[in-house]
Amino acid sequence: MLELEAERIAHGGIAVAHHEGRVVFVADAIPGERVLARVTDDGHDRFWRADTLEVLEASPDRVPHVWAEASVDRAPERRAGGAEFGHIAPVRQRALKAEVLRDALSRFGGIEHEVLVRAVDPALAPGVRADGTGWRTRMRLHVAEDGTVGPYAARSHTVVPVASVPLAVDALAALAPLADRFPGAVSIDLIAPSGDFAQLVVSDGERMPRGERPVTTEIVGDRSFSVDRDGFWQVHRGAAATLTEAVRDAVDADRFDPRAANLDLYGGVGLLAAAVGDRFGDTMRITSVEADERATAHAGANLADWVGARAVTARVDRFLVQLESDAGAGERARLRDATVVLDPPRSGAGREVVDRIAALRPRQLVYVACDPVALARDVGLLRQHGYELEHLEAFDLFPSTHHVEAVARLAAIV
Ligand SMILES: C[S@@+](CC[C@H](N)C(=O)[O-])C[C@H]1O[C@@H](n2cnc3c(N)ncnc32)[C@H](O)[C@@H]1O
Repeated sequence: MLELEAERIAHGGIAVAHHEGRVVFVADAIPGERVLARVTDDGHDRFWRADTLEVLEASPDRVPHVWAEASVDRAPERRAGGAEFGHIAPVRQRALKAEVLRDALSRFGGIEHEVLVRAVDPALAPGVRADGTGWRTRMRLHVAEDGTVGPYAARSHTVVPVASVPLAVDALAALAPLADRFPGAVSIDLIAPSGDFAQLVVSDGERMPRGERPVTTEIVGDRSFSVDRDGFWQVHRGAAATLTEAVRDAVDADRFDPRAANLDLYGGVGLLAAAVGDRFGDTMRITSVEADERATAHAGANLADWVGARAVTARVDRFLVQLESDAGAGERARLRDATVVLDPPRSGAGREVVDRIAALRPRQLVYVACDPVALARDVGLLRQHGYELEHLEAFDLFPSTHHVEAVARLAAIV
């Protein structure tokens, strides 16, 4: 057992403390607090891991946890996972996320940049509450061997029974079968599309055959998007609208050429290509690139308003290799005039993709990121290629968790 003083939040939402010269990553503590903690991992020379057992001196920003079953009052192994900031006042949550992003940009991107993490505009997220609850439109519950349903405990794969799921939108919170048993099942997905009824899908671990996957509808402003029920869609009720506005506004109109070979990489069902198209008109040319062929098929249909829009099924790295080898002089010029939107998964685009994009020399990139360190690393790589960060916005699309979403614009400066 250790008494620790939490100093700052590290990437991943865990507080950093020191004990006898060694770093201790301590869960469920807020910077400035003194806590009593139990070491859970002392197998590393340079750092240990610990769980808060008791808060000795509480931060003024500590609030009763929004999810009773995730509270520090419970034994650590029984605390529900997925709401690791739920005991922090929302304003401070956003300040901590801003610090993590600013620190990542400095350490991995080599730039000092002020960061403000904004709450989702309530007008874009009907029903979502300001206390960090009522926002998840997608949620996976797990089923224990005895059929009990619940989330995994924090940092483990043990199912913990819970009486409620307050981070979910109300329609899902009402649907969650928390008191029922599902022997033989593996997981239960709860999905509340904005243009369809809320749904509960019990899974035995087998993925449904491609042709049989149900399709659902999401509505963003005046536009509707078809998406597989188990396909990727932004999780917060207001996320798609927030990112639509943010991406639309992040594009520098002076650099945008509707006839250029514009790209929407990791395009999903075409949400961000549509965001750009809504601003720049129906003659805009854009190619959405996505690895999942069902998502690409939806993107093709979702982008039908733009005659110059195309959806391609490919891994981004392979697509870029092909593009580099196939493009003639005219297409290369159109790629140099292009705007590239990219919204990679959590691991970021990575060196190979960054190098290949940079080799095409597009005028500007709009990078949508859900991982601060991956974004900062890729910004650092792009800077080596003569791109500079010109614009950065961040949004709290994952309240009560440590996650944060950023939208950055980089432009070619040399
Ligand atoms: C964060 S989502 C973004 C989707 C879309 N931009 C949106 O906002 O709805 C990332 C997408 O990239 C796709 N993906 C992951 N790795 C990929 C790769 N190597 N090449 C192409 N697509 C990939 C996933 O299937 C997913 O649809």
